[in-house]
Amino acid sequence: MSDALLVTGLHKNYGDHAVLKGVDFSVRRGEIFALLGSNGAGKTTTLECIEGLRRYDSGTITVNGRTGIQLQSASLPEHIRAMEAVRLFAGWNRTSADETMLSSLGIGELSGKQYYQLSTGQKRRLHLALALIRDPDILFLDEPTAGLDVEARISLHRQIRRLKEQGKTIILASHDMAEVETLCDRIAILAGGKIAFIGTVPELNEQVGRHYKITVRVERPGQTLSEYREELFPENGTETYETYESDDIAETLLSLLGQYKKDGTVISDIRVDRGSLEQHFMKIAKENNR
Ligand SMILES: Nc1ncnc2c1ncn2[C@@H]1O[C@H](COP(=O)(O)OP(=O)(O)OP(=O)(O)O)[C@@H](O)[C@H]1O
Repeated sequence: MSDALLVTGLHKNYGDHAVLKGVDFSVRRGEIFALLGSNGAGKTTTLECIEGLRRYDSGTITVNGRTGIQLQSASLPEHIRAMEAVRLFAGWNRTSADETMLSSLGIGELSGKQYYQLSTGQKRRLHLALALIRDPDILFLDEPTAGLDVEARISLHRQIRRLKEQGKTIILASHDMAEVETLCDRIAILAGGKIAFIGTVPELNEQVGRHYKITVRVERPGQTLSEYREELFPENGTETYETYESDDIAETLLSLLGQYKKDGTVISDIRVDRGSLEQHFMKIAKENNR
């Protein structure tokens, strides 16, 4: 089966500012796919070229299916009522829509409210409802949960997952690493005008390397209380924390434990954390922006 989206050699300049310098990626049918990148990397430009909202200089874009686009907030007239907006969009798309469009997204009771009376989260849902009017196969979401509180974000994530279960392909741009990690099947990182990485989050972790942070909680019985106070965690009384970074976890742990044993230091806890998606993203973005 063909991919939902195929982008090859996409170039886009704004005047003499080359933003996209040969962007290549594909999105599989039925996946939730995130386009990540630093501010100004070109995520919105890429999405707008794909959506047909922006001209590009060269490259090919193949979209296999009907598309739906979640517009940015503040893009509707202030006094339009939610249900009027739904009917208007349905009319433009030569289809019909009833209140279930809104109630299925949990905003049925808002159908008579004017746009300016809606909260940010309610506006986002209304825009999602409008994007769904054509019953799209491929849904584009640009920063779908920016500015939403935790509850609204979780609820919107649930709705996005439900859309995936219905077989839709979802392509989103996001800055929220937690969102990307929990929601997306695959990610692409846009940096230096090209796709610097494409794959799953575990594949990114693998590619960036095994960088670990080791936190050791130690007790140093020889120290006085005033000495402890000068340390990082005075509230812990006789305990403190020491942190280390390592690419070779076994080697570092062995040498640390040997050292502590020699010193007679009592260890009360050891924690090992892998680098976060955020750190890995920053590393890739930095390397490719040089
Ligand atoms: N209409 C435009 N005219 C000129 N330059 C533009 C235009 N739109 C975007 N740019 C520039 O193109 C670059 C990419 O912008 P774009 O909005 O695509 O990035 P982005 O990755 O979506 O950023 P953000 O995360 O900040 O939303 C930026 O340097 C921006 O200033």
